[in-house]
Amino acid sequence: MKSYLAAAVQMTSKPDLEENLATASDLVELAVRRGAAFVTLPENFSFLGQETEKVKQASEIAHKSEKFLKTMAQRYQITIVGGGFPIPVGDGKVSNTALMIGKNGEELARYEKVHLFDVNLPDGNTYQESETVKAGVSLPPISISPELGKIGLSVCYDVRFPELYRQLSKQGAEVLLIPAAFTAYTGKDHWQVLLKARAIENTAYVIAPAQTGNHYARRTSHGHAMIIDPWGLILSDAGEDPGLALAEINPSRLEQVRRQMPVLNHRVFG
Ligand SMILES: O=C(O)CNC(=O)[C@H](CS)NC(=O)CCC(=O)C(=O)O
Repeated sequence: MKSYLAAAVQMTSKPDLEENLATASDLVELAVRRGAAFVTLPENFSFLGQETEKVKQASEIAHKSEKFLKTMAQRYQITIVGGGFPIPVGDGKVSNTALMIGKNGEELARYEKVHLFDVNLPDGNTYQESETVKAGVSLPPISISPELGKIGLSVCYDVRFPELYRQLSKQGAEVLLIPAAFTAYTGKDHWQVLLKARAIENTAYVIAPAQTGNHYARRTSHGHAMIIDPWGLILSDAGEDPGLALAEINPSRLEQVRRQMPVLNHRVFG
């Protein structure tokens, strides 16, 4: 692994596939112009709308999202992650899949979100992700690249389950990817704290692309796509507008923090 620039894209996806892909394309291009070798897109980057609409359009969203990621990767010679989009799995359900594609358009890693967001929030909004999404059953894979390091995938609500990230760091993950569409309500109190905790306890970089602003009806996301270093310092925070968090992923910094704070070597219970 060498030093490189990573970008966490922040966008306001809508119930409009083509519009979202056009926006994502502009932001990927911006990231590349700023020097990013690794560009990450948030959960639901290609579609964020009513569950029924999502399921109805799922084949098209799945097909076009995958094609989009391959096109971007090859056009700009980057590694790219689409942080969660629906893929039909039968019985009227979809998986919420994150996909990582390399420079030659090759698939590097694929992960079906395991923890589903079935939560009634105190603000009156209810989320029942399991109504349309079939949960994955396998740990996320780690993509091992000589250039970008060992990258572990996850999606959004997974961030609340530290045992998943412990599994990833035990298997050598140096960079944890946490693409999200965090709600505005939970995000204001939990988002930054959870991301920092995952970085600090695993002494790993965290790259967290995010949704922001109002998508449709009452669905509003928190924003603050960010990149955090293995000590827990926020290297870049995209704020609330669409845009980018951009920061250097540096193997000597990783090695330094792992020397200064050797928690991974001091584990007793797993
Ligand atoms: O709805 C879709 O189309 C796709 N899925 C999502 O956006 C998912 C499930 S609703 N969002 C989250 O997991 C938010 C978690 C969160 O906000 C928290 O943990 O506080």
